[in-house]
Amino acid sequence: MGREAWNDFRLYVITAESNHPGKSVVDVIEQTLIGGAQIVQLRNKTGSRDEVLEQAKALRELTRKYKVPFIINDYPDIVLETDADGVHLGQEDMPIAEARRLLGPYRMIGISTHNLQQALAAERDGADYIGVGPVFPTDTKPGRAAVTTSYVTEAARHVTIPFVAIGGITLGNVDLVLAAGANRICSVSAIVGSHDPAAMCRSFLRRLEAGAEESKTVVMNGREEHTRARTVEQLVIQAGQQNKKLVIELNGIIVQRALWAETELKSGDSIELVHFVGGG
Ligand SMILES: Cc1ncc(COP(=O)(O)OP(=O)(O)O)c(N)n1
Ligand SMILES: Cc1nc(C(=O)O)sc1CCOP(=O)(O)O
Ligand SMILES: [Mg+2]
Repeated sequence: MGREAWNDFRLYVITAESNHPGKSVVDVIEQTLIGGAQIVQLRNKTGSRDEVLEQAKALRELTRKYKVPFIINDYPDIVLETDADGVHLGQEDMPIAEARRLLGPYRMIGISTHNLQQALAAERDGADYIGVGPVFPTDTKPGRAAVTTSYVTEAARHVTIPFVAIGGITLGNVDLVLAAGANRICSVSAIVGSHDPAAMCRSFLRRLEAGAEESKTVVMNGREEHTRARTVEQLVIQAGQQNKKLVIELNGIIVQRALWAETELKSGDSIELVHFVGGG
């Protein structure tokens, strides 16, 4: 797989065997590939090294057939042994420089980040992409605090390498993640735990494509902004203002808080976010 194809992914799928009892990892991942998954990661936190190696061999063959990059979580040695396309590291794993020494210049190295400082360090250290999350609380990574969509927006503004939003992302909230500035998403349980992983991938891809097409230009507090926010609420999240007390005026008319989620934006709209200053 040529390195140039690696940046093309928008829908990233990760294995999670416990989410599909009775179905094999290979069958479920093949369904996601049929549905259009654009990059696959093997993540097996409980199996022995031998088990991970066996799954990696099978998924390497499958992803080759579908011409999709194949990443392995946690095991750079198995990346080499199976000729996978890259490794995903965590903040506690080996440094990027060491992984690069092991894997050479052509394999992909991704790393999880949970704040902007880690993201900028990953970029400086030569990561090919970063994970940004967990955006929402998730049972797939229990006990880890959600970074919220604010960090997605920070990453969109400041990170120049590809970033993928991850953690608790479902069809019910993916539009908020896209509106916050992501254009690549990774969903684990919502996809591999679905009764129809292929259909679920197609649904996510439709949302990703719609998000990309819906870019519009609005004037926000006097400044022209390009945004993929569909609604006033999404624009507020993208601006990182969702926790502030705000009054919003759209084309000179105040929009009640309860209507933000259903008030659609269009190109040319003028929107004022006025901070509400309490006092007595
Ligand atoms: C795309 C992507 N992002 C984040 C992670 C999490 O990796 P890590 O922090 O190493 O945690 P574990 O997955 O090992 O529990 C990931 N695997 N992929
Ligand atoms: C494996 C993993 N890493 C995360 C991170 O933020 O680093 S969130 C996560 C789990 C994502 O699974 P789901 O889509 O089921 O919530
Ligand atoms: Mg890890």
